[in-house]
Amino acid sequence: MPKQEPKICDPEAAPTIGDVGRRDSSHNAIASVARISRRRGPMDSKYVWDLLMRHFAPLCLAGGCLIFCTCSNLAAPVISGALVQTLVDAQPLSKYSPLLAALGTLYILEPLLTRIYIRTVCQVGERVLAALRLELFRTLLMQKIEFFDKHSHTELTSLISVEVDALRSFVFNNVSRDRGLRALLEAVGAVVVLYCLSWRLGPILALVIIATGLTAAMYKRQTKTVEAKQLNSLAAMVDVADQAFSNIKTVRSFAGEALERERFGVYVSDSMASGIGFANAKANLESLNRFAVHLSLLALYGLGGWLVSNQLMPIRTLLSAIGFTFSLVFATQGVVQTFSDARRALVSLRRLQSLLAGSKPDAGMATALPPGAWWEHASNQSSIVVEPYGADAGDAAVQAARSGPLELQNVCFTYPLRPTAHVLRGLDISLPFGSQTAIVGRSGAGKSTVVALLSRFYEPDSGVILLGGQDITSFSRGEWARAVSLVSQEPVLFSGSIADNISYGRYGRCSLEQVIRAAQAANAHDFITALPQGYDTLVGDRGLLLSGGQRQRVAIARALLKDSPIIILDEATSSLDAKTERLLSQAIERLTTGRTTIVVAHRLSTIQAADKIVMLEDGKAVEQGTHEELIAQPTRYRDLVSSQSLTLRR
Ligand SMILES: Nc1ncnc2c1ncn2[C@@H]1O[C@H](COP(=O)(O)OP(=O)(O)OP(=O)(O)O)[C@@H](O)[C@H]1O
Repeated sequence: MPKQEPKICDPEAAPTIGDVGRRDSSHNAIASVARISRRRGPMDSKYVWDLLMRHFAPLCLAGGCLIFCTCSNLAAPVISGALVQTLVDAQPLSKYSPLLAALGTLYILEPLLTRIYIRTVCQVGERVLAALRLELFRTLLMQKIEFFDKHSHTELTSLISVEVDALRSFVFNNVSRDRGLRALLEAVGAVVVLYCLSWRLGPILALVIIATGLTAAMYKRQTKTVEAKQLNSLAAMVDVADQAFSNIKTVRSFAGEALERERFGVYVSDSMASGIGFANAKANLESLNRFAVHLSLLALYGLGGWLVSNQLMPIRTLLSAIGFTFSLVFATQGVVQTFSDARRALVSLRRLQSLLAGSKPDAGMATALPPGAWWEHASNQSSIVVEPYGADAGDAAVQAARSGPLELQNVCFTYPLRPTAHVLRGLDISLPFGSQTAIVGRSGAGKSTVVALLSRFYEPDSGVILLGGQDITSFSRGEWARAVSLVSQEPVLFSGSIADNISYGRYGRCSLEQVIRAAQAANAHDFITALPQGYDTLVGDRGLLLSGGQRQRVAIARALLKDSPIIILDEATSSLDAKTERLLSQAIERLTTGRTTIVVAHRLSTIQAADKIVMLEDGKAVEQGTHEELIAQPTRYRDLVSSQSLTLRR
């Protein structure tokens, strides 16, 4: 008969210590982005286009401003030329004043509309990139665990930071007058106006400048591989540094600093080599641009001067042409630069796309983690939707856990990254509700693999796992998360306060009193209150500001507060001092009482009281029974116990 589960939580309790689940009323916006998301991946160009089109009205406004500003910039040299011509011809003030007024109006309106253009484009850019970043993060979170086995976490975090930022820089760097679409329109417009002003002078000037621009563009194209190399070496450099810093104690204890420096140095020198390649390209390009300016000015003064002196062209045309020469040179340079930026952004986009192309989203996660659209309402930050899927999940798995055993039936499994190594070969285990089962076996026997399958990190290749007679895949991720708590005794905590960590399994929806009760049951309250900031103490990166024993008890308190009917306990391999060990055993006793418990035992001394011990060997359960039953016969378990120098209890 299962024992009564101790109750730590009252679901109706209020107030909550961290209400992360605020609902947003804008279901239409969410549904709309959800529709886009279901059809395409976050870095699909069509997906990006659809997101952009959600800002159609602001983009139209920006387009209108852009057209006005371009026309204004093209008209200004013509008006300036005409203005000077009235002075040269000593015409009356009535001819001069309207031109001056027109120029003044353009000079006032152009900066104002430029402001609207830049502001609107940047705002739309920010919104679209926020949406992309969030969608990218969601897509990564949805991946199967094997995806995370394959890619290092620095690689994935750099996607979200560095690569998405490259796209952001592209938008921000190319909204100014001398870059991007504006520069392109001005360059084309300047060629047209120059041609209209003087069919002899205009085409020559335009040809000189555009030919130089194109040469520069081709030259920049040659740096493409250098650029890709630099990005790769940068990513590798970050990876080496991250590994070295996150494993600094191991590095120090092996005196591995020199090795790490050498590894880092290889990528630094790669990055330096590509940087020098870049510097050469930049120097050549700059020199080429200067050459273009000088050549066009020479053409202007030579040919233009000859045309004016032979009265084939008025002086105002020469003056206008001088104005256009400079804007054409800068605009052409800007267009070339924009193409180069676009290439850099494309490299980032391709990196994102290629990584996501090999991704394998977990089917269950796609429904558990639907796309959100809170950024659509960024002006009203209080409406952020963060709805943990476990919080509102039904209790079907919890009910099933209470109604029957947890069973592995003929389970076979190979890790996706090592498809030829069969880890489990027809494993059969039955765990009655409320019982404690210990999984033992030699190192590499597959104990942690059983934990991984029960946690649904992977799926069996064949065979089934049943809970209360139902296939566990019939439960949603949220339902499963409510039913199962994984307590690794070498746990990693999240950087944040102790209270945040304990309430994590309840998504912060519990009172401080409940947190304290859980901590008391986990024998953690005393050490927590002895800390200067008590429950508000920050635990540091991965909880490393707490001792191992303290981290374990915080993790037990977290599981106690979550209050799930199944507990998976992955035992610590390292030993603790006798007092901490006793405190921990008491905490575990409280946690596991009345719950189905699977203990992965690395040290056999702790599991002798288990209801059942399962001996794993060669991917199968070769022996099952109580400690007494198993050591009463010449079993492999008895050999294992002997090898750990235990005193056999008969
Ligand atoms: N993510 C993974 N990808 C590929 N192979 C893995 C992965 N994790 C474990 N393995 C392999 O699966 C086999 C079983 O490993 P598992 O961690 O389940 O053993 P264990 O019994 O828990 O060992 P230990 O007592 O040493 O922790 C080992 O050969 C291991 O190398």
